[in-house]
Amino acid sequence: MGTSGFSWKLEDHPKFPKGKTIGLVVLDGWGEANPDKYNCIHVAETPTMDSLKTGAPDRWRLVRAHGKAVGLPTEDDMGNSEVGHNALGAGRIFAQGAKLVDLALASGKIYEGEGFEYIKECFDAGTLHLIGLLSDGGVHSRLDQLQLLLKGVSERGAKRIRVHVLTDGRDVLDGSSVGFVETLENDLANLRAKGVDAQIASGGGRMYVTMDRYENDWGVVKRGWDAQVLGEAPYKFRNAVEAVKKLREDPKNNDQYLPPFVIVDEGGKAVGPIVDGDAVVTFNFRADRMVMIAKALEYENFDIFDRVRFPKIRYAGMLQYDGELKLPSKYLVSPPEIDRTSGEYLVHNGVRTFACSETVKFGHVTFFWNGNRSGYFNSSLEEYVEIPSDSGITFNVEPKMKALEIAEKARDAILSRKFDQVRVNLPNGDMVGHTGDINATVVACKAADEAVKIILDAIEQVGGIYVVTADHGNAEDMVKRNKSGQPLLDKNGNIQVLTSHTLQPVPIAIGGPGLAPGVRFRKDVPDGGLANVAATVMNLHGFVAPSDYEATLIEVVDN
Ligand SMILES: O=C(O)[C@@H](CO)OP(=O)(O)O
Ligand SMILES: [Mn+2]
Ligand SMILES: [Mn+2]
Repeated sequence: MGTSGFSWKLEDHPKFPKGKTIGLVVLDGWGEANPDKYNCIHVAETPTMDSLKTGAPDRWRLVRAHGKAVGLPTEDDMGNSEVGHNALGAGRIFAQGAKLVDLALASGKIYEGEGFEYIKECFDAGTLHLIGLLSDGGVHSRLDQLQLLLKGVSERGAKRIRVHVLTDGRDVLDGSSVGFVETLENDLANLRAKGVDAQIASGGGRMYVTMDRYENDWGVVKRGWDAQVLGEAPYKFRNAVEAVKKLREDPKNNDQYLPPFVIVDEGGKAVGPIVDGDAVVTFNFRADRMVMIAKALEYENFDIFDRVRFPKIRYAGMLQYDGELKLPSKYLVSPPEIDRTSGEYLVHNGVRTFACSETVKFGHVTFFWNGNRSGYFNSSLEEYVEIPSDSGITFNVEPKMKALEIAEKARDAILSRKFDQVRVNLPNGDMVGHTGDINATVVACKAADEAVKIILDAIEQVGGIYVVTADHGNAEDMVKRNKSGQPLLDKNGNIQVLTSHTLQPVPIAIGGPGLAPGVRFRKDVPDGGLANVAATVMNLHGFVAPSDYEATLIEVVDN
């Protein structure tokens, strides 16, 4: 805020008492949709979530979790964990990376900042490498932004460009990688016709190459390093369209898990390893899956895997991915300044906080929740526990994931009475939903529901309050549909499986013995979204939210 009168002190709420233990559950990828057989949440046995919905109509509602409600450019943008948890934690809607990059490209400001000046130094003598997710999913990156960037850099002196593509199939349909690579190849051919030496240099599937997160499996980043920097991969092709088509022929491969490949010249030599004097831009705007590669590209001292070579490059991120680590130090677009998050306020007001998830979502309830900052605000009041995720498997193989372990940790934290807020993320609906395996996703939803029950039982025992919500949809719709909602079929008559998030709203339920009988959801915030949750939770802790927070969802009526 910067104003001299600023204070972290929150006003006491006139109607909500302090000192209640709050169990705050985020079901990842758990939206609300019409019941049908592709709605895994509906198909699964979910007695706990069902009872929240039907048991107390004044204490269950839907909130918006996509599009402008979470700071995304348009209402066609599905929700995602980054923007969802940012909104949940920050209590306000910030224009998010996708939008900020759009604006910077449209105004040309992206080419005026320090980050671009820095990489531009390499344009005369070196190669510009662009590494990122190739799709129009809009969660981590967008093809149209890459296209504008290619045009912009070539107009501003980049003479040799190499694109290192990561295929998607998670935010977009599996198999769509071929079309995206064709589009990019076409653009690069147009650049070549204008005298720019532009080519795809390497590729691989996002879940197998480069885009790991929260240090779940550094092998993923290493595979990317080998292909992108060293020019080494198990598969070599003369062109990327052929690479993706050929590698997809193996039924074990899909877009998300395509093995790494490099493009080679007629002599079999990789066309685009990264060498001294080159510039590198990672063009994803979203943070979590770029932090690890950013460390490998930026840190002089790095010993997590053998980089073999550490080229002297100029590296910039599309955004700065970690505000606390200041990583990367150079970036093209300034990230949203998500300040004064609810977590920081509550800690300043003495609220003792416990947060837990398993590795694949750990940063969601900590890093994203706290406005893309790693670490504690106050380590004597906070405890964050990460339960190691399974690695090297797709989660349809173990759809229960670590839901039980997370719930038990939360239960113990609640029963210990050492914390005022116990916050968890239950990943199942999302992580298994992304595999496109409908049966496994049903198992996943049941496991998440059972975990919720354990946490609610603990809250019951300590006389606390629960808040159960979600960050965006996923498991509630597993099929691509036409405009009238009918499932779409592919050319073989099979349904087109939807692995992505959705545009659906998500539920929020409150309750527990600590909640006074007259507390209910207000009727006058019909468009409420995830950003309204922070003020709500602050009230339940006994505080009035800061005046610029989105409105609370709750009120107290005299019975
Ligand atoms: O896996 C991810 O990176 C995204 C989808 O691209 O999912 P979520 O936003 O739920 O983390
Ligand atoms: Mn999520
Ligand atoms: Mn997801």
